[in-house]
Amino acid sequence: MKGEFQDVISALSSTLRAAEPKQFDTAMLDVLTRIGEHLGADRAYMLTLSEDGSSLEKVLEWIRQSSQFARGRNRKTPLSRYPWLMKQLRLQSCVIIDDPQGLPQEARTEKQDLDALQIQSLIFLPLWQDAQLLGLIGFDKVHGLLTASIETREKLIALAETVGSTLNRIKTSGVQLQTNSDLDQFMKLVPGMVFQYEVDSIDEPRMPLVSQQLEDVFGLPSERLAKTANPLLNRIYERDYYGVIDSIRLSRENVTPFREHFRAWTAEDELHYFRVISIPEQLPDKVLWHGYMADVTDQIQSEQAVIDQMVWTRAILDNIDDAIFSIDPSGTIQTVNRSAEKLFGYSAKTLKGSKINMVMPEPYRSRHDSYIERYLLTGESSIMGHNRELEAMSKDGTVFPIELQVSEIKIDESQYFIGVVRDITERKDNEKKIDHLAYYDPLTNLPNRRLLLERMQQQLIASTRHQSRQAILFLDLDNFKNLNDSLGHSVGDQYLLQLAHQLENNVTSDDTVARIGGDEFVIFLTALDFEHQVAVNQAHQVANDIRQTVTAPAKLASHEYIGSLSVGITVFHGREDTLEDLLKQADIALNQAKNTGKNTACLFDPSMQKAAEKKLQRESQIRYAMVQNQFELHYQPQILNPSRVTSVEALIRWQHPDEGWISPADFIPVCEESGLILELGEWVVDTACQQLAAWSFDKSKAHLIVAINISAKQFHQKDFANQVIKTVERTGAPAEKLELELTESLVVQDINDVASKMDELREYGIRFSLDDFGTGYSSLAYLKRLPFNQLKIDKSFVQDILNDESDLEIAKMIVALAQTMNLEVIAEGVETWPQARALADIGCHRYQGFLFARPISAEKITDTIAGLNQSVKP
Ligand SMILES: Nc1nc2c(ncn2[C@@H]2O[C@H](COP(=O)(O)O[C@H]3[C@@H](O)[C@H](n4cnc5c(=O)[nH]c(N)nc54)O[C@@H]3COP(=O)(O)O)[C@@H](O)[C@H]2O)c(=O)[nH]1
Repeated sequence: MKGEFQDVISALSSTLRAAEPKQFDTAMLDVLTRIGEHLGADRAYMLTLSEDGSSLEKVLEWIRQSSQFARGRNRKTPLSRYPWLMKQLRLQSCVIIDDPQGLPQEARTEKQDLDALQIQSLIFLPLWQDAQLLGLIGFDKVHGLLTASIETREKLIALAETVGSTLNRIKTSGVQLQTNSDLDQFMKLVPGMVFQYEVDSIDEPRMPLVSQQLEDVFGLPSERLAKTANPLLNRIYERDYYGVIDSIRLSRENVTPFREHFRAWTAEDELHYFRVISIPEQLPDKVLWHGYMADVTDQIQSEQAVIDQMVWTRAILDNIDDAIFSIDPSGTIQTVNRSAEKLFGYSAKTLKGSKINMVMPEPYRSRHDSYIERYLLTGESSIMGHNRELEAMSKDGTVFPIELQVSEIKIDESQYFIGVVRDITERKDNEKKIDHLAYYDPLTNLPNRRLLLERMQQQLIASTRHQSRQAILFLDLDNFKNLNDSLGHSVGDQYLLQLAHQLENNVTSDDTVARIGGDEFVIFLTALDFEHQVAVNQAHQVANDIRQTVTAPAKLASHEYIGSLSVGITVFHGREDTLEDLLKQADIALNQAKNTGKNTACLFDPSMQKAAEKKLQRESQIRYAMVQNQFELHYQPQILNPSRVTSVEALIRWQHPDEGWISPADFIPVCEESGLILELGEWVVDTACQQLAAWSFDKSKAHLIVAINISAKQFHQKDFANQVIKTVERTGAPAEKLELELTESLVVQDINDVASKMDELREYGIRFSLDDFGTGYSSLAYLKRLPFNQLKIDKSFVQDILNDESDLEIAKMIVALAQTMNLEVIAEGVETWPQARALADIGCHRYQGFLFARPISAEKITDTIAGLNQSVKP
């Protein structure tokens, strides 16, 4: 029995030592019950010292069922009421009273209260910890005595020590030993989760105390968390977990408050944000935290929304190319974006707090404060709400153009201004470039036609006040196309550039040199003499000086080039004529210069204008005639001695409704000049080919070769050969019966191109005759290279062949040349039999001329040929 009681006490002691705060009440009640029963007591209880240390409060009580005691938990007993007992408790570890009547005088209140309760015997075990009374355990018996052997007493004393230290442990861990409904209530009312967290020497985390809210939020019962806090730790969001664990470690090592916020999964499997603060307490065997945790999901989410919004706004502002400032009414910068730093070269730190006028050049810098003041007073502003182009200044002093837009905002009743600044340097540069392009020639950088006209306009207005005359010199390079074609366009450009400099060197700074087309330049001379003739001489002098400069050999890409130019001059005073008229006059004079052999200067006179106007009129008549089919091809027979018509030359005729037949000598040059020759030439080839095709079915004419005159412009078209071949194919004309007459002047231009086109056509069967031979270049070199079939002795040699020895000699030479080169030779313009005989004598047996037949229509050709075949006998 004895051993059994000691085992019970040992077991109870162990239970108490291991008891968690929450388990203490249950364990202690068990101790009171088991020992009370063992001692035969009617009741057993534990009293603890009140917070203020003035009284003892009953916190646990066991009452034997059969006893008379009524339950009286939490009854307070002031210590001052029992001075004798208090003394005994300090003196003895186990106070036994088994004779209340025998108590000394000083224990009268104790006796009085024992009597009142009819207690005959009692045992008190004081609960001490570090010389501090924590409370006591008491056993009362109403009838009879409580007996306890020395061993029992020792055991009881040891048990009391265990209870004392357990009480102390629990007390110091902040837990009220009472089953404290106030604490429960408190924990329920606190908006959030209250807890204790501890880590002992074996690093096992536990939560001896958790509020109901914590249990509910995580769905983890307090009993479970009391054993191990891991289920809660495992709820921490993976990414936040190690941060939290690390914070706990630091708090533990340094005994510093643990503050953290983290995400964790709730009982509903939702990820919430929690904020926790807990204060660590270093206990002998562990660290205990007293903490508070709140679910701050809503707050974080709304904070996050604000942060997200701010991050977005910032990112947008920082990624806008425009600089954005906000300033207050004193002009002090409040905020800037990244572009503002970049644009002005100041850091945001420097800009913020500085006056906005630091990024302005004078005079804006000094005036800016007054602008704002005026706006604030009157609401007047030239900037507010508008886009304005101004200047700004960067940190290094560079002044650059900007576009500024200012608006006004109110934040918390305070007024601010937002300035959006766009650097428009590039735009301005481009505008300048576009402006330059609009007024200057990109190659030579000379003024173009537009600027020339503007300058002329200004000068002419001014000149009416001055006693001076002005002149326009219209310059055009002679045969510039040849230079381009032979040496290439870049060499041509180089030449134009050189020429531009030469022209500028020949005039004064008051004059204007402009390039108005490919090789066309205009010089506007402003201050010539008021005397007309003197002014004319001065203008001529300038033109001649320029011509002289140009005719000096120029070095061009390792070639020596001698150019020439023609100049048209008009001299005038003030605004007698319009600018366009004046330019036209100079242009007409230029044409005159070109027509009179080039490399010369011509002064405009009104008769030229009349001629030019006539030419224009002709041009439009020709256009009309083409539409109205007023052109016809006539054919002039070509005779092979003695009497065979072997071929005909197709010659164009114009049947004008009012003027009758108009000679090609009249309209062909107009067509050449205006470019109409291309359309007309195409018509000639087409009509001649149709005629050839038709004759190919007519026995009497199927043998005829038809020769067509091809103008230089027509031949030099890129696709000329292709055009002719297509026409031949389309009309079904026999190619070998088609002969193209080319002039010497045509073939000397770009010999390579001429050769390749002739070769292509020759290959196709088409013949070639060299027209007007002997009048021009007569170079053997090109004759050898080009696939001609025939040379044509020009009529100018035939006309005087009988009277002019040199014409006869030239004719002889042409015939000899033709024989040497195995070419046919024909003489044109044969008007008399003596001429024909003279030609026959030198070996020329083909003739064309009025002697045999004039050009006649296709309808009449049959009879003419028949007549000729019989009559010709040179
Ligand atoms: N590109 C084209 N040029 C053409 C075309 N048709 C004619 N022309 C050229 O026009 C110039 C004048 O031609 P036209 O008035 O027709 O004179 C030709 C003959 O009529 C003329 N001729 C012929 N025989 C004599 C003669 O015995 N005496 C004399 N005084 N004149 C005569 O000669 C002209 C033919 O010359 P050519 O072409 O050199 O053979 C003239 O240059 C024509 O080339 C056309 O369709 N396209």
